[in-house]
Amino acid sequence: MSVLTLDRSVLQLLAIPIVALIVMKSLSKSKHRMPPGPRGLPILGNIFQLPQFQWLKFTEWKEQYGPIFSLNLAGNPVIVLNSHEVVTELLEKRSTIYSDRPRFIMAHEILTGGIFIAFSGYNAIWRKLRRAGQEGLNVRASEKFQPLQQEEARFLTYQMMTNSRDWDDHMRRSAASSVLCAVYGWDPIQKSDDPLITRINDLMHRLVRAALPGAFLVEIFPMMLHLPDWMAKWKREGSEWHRKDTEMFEGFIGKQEVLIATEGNKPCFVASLLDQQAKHGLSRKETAWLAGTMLGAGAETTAAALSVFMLAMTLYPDSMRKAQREIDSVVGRGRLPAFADRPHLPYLRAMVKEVLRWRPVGPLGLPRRTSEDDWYNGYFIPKGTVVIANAWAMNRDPRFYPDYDEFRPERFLDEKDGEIDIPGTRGQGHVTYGYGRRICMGMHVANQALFIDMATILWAADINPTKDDKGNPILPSQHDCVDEGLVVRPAAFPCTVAPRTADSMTVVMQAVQSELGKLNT
Ligand code: HEM
Repeated sequence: MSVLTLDRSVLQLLAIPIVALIVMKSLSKSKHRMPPGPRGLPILGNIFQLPQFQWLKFTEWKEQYGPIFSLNLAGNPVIVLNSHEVVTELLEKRSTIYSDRPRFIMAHEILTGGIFIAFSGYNAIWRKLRRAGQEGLNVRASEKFQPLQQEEARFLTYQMMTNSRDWDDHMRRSAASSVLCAVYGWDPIQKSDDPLITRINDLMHRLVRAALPGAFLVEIFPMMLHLPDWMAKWKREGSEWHRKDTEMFEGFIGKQEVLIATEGNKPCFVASLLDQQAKHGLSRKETAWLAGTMLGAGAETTAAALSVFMLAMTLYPDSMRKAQREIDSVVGRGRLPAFADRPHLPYLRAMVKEVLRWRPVGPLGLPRRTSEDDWYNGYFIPKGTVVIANAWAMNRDPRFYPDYDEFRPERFLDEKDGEIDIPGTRGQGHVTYGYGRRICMGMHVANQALFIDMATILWAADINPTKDDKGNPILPSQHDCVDEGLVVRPAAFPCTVAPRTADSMTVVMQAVQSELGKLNT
């Protein structure tokens, strides 16, 4: 036996375990391989690759890495979902694993005492709040709010025609007022700088700021939560805000109870909550916060969607005229649109969908977190992964929306004006309201508000771009936007809202005076 032969056989013997080890390692690696994604820095991962408007970067990465890709944010795994198919499989079919939210220590546990439904984990408290909320906001229950939404739409239209320069303020006021009326059954709020609206907006901005990554060290070092109050100013201040906000929301409930006792049970969300409080096992504090949450979740989102509508009308006059022709043919010029007209206004219903699809006010929705390890298409998704669904990319998927950058409501209608269903959108035509078990609870209220506001404004007025000194239209930019944390809305732009006919203003004023006569209009 030569030396060479000896060496070869020894090598062969040694090679067996080495190869086995490599195969086993690569098998176990592939077993734990997360979806592909952009290469990042050691330790810090992709943290510095995230620009301001993340949804645009994510949509670029979708082209490179596909419908599901992963990121590493300083050791925290994140996956981004970019297609209806992946979202349907994970967020809908596997909703028991994908319905949790990331932990928001300051924004949720301290500032809202752990009972703010939108930030809540997927747990018993969330289930209780969701069940109770759903009962007051499902499609049938939401119909109760139509009369007050109609009144609000008329008042909004009146304000827009009288002072179109401040159209955005009117819309913010109107959206907040109509959610307040629906939630508490109060009379409409008339001023955009009403202290109540300011107070609630402040609360929401405080929560959103606190939820931003890096806003508080305790999110990185959760052990800090156990520091005594005297050592942690942030904790003392957070708890004080929670006490004040709880006092405010419980005060609203108290006011409602007095109203019910003196004026009877006006249909509103809180009346149904108080009625069902015992059945759902809600404490007074939980009832108060659940109602308060609706204001925060519903007002700015609806106002932002209305500003998208204004942008679309300014840029797409043909679409505006088409909707106006439809409204005139169904409603006529002698009265204002009503909810009873909704089934006969397919183009307008499609326009509501297109407003939400074209510029989703929450392009990345609210994040989720996996509550167990999972596997998808051979990729490993560990427990605790943050899950972001890219509504922006899905609403612009060229397979379903070929000319996705255009505002074109007719994309949702067939040649007989029947509604075209877009798979994976639960009949909404878009995914702007979210997915699965945590889909927006106020979507029916919002769809109703958008419909009646848009119908009434378009019945009464023309929306046009302003003009420069030479009479040329000043067109706003399609793409400029402002990320306000809670919502993304078009950047401010001027436009005019002029009565369509001499009678338009009279009809609107008469309606406003007879419905809201007691108000100083
Ligand atoms: C155009 C208007 C609106 C838009 C675009 C919108 C969008 C959303 C989105 C994207 C979510 C997260 C869904 C998910 O995680 O999959 C959400 C959650 C929620 N929305 Fe809305 N929303 C709107 C109006 C409203 C209104 C009017 C209300 C209340 C009256 C409301 C109440 C809520 C609540 C309570 C949640 C939390 C649900 C949960 O975490 O279980 N929203 N909304």
